[in-house]
Amino acid sequence: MRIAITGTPGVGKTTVSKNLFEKLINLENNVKNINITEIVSKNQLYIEKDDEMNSYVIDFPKLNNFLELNTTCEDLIILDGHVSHLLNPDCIIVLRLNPERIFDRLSLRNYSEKKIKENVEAEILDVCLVESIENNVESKIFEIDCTEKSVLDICNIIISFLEHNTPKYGNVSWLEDYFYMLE
Ligand SMILES: Nc1ncnc2c1ncn2[C@@H]1O[C@H](COP(=O)(O)OP(=O)(O)O)[C@@H](O)[C@H]1O
Repeated sequence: MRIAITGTPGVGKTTVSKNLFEKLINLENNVKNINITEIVSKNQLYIEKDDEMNSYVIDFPKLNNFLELNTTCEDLIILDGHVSHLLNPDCIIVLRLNPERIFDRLSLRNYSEKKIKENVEAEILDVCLVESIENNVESKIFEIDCTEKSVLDICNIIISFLEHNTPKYGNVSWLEDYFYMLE
């Protein structure tokens, strides 16, 4: 089973995925936590590197093939990455965060102004959620506003979703309050 943890960079995917892994490994022993950026970089699963944006243009057939070869259908696989919703997941957790917080977190990473703006805009315009809906059955999608939540709370919400399978999205809307950040 593939659990996609998706969302705009800075939203908390890697932090949540690591903590979720620690919780799930206590319940089952076939849990894997896969950071997409890490495996793409390490195994050259990309078409090219965008030096200006310091990011990869992913080779999706190669990446899918890599996942097929390195996992089994018995595994409980956490896919940590902002394209994980495009990797044939069984369920998709879309993490959301107030765009001002995204701005602060990405500024701390010393991202370029262009990269910060692009990602803040993506969060305001719901890009990961829209892509998730476009590429998957809607019943797989669960969206969480992480803004005022601890990592532990977020993990517990995800586990509850996995247990009860109650899809939910559409409650997060930044556009009105943060429109000024698009200008
Ligand atoms: N729920 C949270 N509360 C407070 N800080 C968080 C939370 N989730 C993540 N962070 C912090 O935000 C930063 C970005 O998190 P990270 O997991 O790297 O995001 P992503 O993988 O989506 O790019 C890290 O410094 C992390 O410690």
